[in-house]
Amino acid sequence: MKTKILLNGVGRIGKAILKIILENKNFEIIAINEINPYLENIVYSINHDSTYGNISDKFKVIQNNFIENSNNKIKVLNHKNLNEIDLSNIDIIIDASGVKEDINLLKNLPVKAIFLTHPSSLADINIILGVNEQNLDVNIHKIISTSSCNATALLPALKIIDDKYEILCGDIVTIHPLLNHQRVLDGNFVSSQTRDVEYNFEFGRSSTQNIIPNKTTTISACSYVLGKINHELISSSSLRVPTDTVGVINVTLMTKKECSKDEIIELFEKYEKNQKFPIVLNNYEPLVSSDFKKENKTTIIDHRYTDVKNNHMIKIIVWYDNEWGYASKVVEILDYYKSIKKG
Ligand SMILES: NC(=O)c1ccc[n+]([C@@H]2O[C@H](COP(=O)([O-])OP(=O)(O)OC[C@H]3O[C@@H](n4cnc5c(N)ncnc54)[C@H](O)[C@@H]3O)[C@@H](O)[C@H]2O)c1
Repeated sequence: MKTKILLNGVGRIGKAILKIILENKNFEIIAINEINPYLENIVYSINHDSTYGNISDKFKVIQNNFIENSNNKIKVLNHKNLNEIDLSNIDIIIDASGVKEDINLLKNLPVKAIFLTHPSSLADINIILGVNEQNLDVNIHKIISTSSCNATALLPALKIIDDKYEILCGDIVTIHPLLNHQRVLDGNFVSSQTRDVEYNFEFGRSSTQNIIPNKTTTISACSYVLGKINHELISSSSLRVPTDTVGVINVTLMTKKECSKDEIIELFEKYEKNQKFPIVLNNYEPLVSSDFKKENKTTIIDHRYTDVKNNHMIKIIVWYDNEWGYASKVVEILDYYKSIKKG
């Protein structure tokens, strides 16, 4: 039987999740909740997408706040808070609104699980595939964070290296596409209910004319999943760039055990061949960011730049589609959740 889902928030991530789930036979989106009150506008933005193109089986608005295409009929709700919604027909909520809900309110909602598309130290568990999915216990974990796009890309790579060579310290720089809370032209910083961007003056500057430096939550997000990878071990910074999707992380690591460039390449090659989930992709071609658009593997190691100095300092470059790739991982985590039997 299909698991019935309420999707909260259909912005960049919500829409990607919606489109991936429409192709998945295990799940059915029964309802969407969106604070945007304009149904026609919601349908328009599902049908037409500047980044991923138009969908062929287009939705239209029908009576009683439903939208439908040839195979799906979805109720669209317009509530600010999840506890205002009748959830009697819903198994699982995917919250892609980014709103930092009161965790106790979420725990009391009458559904089996709530998946948050942002890292949360208050969630019952933060999951990244390839790192800690085996810790997921459907009997005790109700609020499940699927972490962030950056951490989803980075942490599997760090774990692969740490398991064999033991990371002593390191540094990452994420180069990230612009996001919806930024401005097109210079203006006031944009306050956001869903992002920690208040008083970040740089995000009030034109997103299309600048490389915007800022702090990143990537390492905190990693630490919620794997305690060892934290701010004591790894320093971090981020550069926001004027592209629509696909990020890249420059990673530098010092290891306790000796290694060589060939060994690092072999390590990732072996991982890709044996992996249980589609995580690692090894690239040797002269590709650019848009070539990785819509790629569902999220730890794409660009071995043109893999290097080792003095047998202990590793450099790798990791590509990932922060929207489609991340949304694919959310749905793969849902599939994994569904595959675990209740004890
Ligand atoms: N964009 C990315 O690259 C990315 C990647 C991974 C995770 N995330 C996370 O996913 C979440 C959403 O990010 P996004 O980029 O899709 O943002 P977005 O602004 O494009 O979308 C958010 C959507 O949620 C809706 N919304 C806001 N408040 C709501 C409420 N109270 N109830 C229902 N809907 C509400 C907004 O109207 C909007 O449509 C954030 O937590 C973000 O950190 C984003």
